[in-house]
Amino acid sequence: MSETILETKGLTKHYGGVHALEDADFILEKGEHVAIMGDNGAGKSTFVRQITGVEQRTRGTIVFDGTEVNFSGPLDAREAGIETVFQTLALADDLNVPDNLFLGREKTMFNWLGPFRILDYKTMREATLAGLEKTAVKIPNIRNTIANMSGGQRQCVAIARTATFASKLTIMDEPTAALGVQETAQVENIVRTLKEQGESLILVSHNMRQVFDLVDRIVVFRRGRIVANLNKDDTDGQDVVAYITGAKTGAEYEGAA
Ligand SMILES: Nc1ncnc2c1ncn2[C@@H]1O[C@H](COP(=O)(O)OP(=O)(O)OP(=O)(O)O)[C@@H](O)[C@H]1O
Repeated sequence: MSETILETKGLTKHYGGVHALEDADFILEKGEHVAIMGDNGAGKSTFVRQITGVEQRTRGTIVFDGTEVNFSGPLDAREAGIETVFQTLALADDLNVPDNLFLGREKTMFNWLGPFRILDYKTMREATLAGLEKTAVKIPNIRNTIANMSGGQRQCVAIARTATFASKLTIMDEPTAALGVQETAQVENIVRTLKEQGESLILVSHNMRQVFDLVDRIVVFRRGRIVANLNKDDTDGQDVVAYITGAKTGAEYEGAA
C-alpha cells in the first residue's frame, strides 16, 4: 500500500482581496512524481510558497510525512526534509559547491571549539561528492565558485543539494525555464535518477513534453483552484491544455487522487 508524504486540505492564500489559492486539496504519495501545471497567475508558485514555509497560509492544513506542520520559514521546511529548487536559485555566487550545498546548515556542520566555530570542510567535501554521485551530476571542479558556472551547472548544484541531504520531498519550480537544450536534458536526467531512487517530487512546469516525460500524475491549477488531477497514462497534452485554459471546467473534479 502506498504511503502519503504530503497532503493539503483546504489550503488557501489570500493577498488582501486577491484569492491566489483557494481550497487546494492535494495528495502526494511517497516516491510519486507529480507535475503542477497552470497558466500564468494560476496559483502554482503560491501553492509552493505555502508548503515550503516561505509564506504563512490564510487557512487550511498541511500534513507532511504523517505530521501536521506549520513551518515558520523555509529553513524549517528544509530541516523537516523538503528541498526546494526555485527558478531564481538560492545559491551564493561567490561560494564554491560544498559551501553552497551546506549554506544554512552550518548549525549541524560546525564543530564547536570554545567560542570559535570551525567548518568541517573534509566532511562537507565528502558529502558533496557523494551527493553529486547519487544524482550523476558532473561538475568539473567543486572548488569553483558558482559565479563561474553555467546556468545548467548551477541548477544541477541546487538539485544535488536534495540528494546530499536525503530529503523526503523535492520541489522544483520551473527548474529549466532559463536553460538551453543540453542543460535542460541534464537536469531532466537528474530528475529521472531521483525517480529511480524513490524520491518524491513536485515539478512545477509549463513544458508539456517535459511533464509527460518525467511525472506520473498532472495536477492543473486554474485561477487559484485545482481543476484537474490526471494520471499521465489516462490523459494527453490536448486534455491538459483544455483544463489549463478553462475549455474543460473541472466541475467534475472532486478532490485529489
Ligand atoms: N505577494 C503577492 N501579493 C499580491 N498578489 C500576489 C502575490 N503573489 C502572487 N499574487 C497573485 O496571486 C495570483 C497567483 O500567482 P502565482 O505567482 O502563484 O501564479 P503562478 O501560477 O505561479 O504563475 P506563473 O506561472 O506566472 O509563475 C496572481 O494573480 C498573482 O498576481
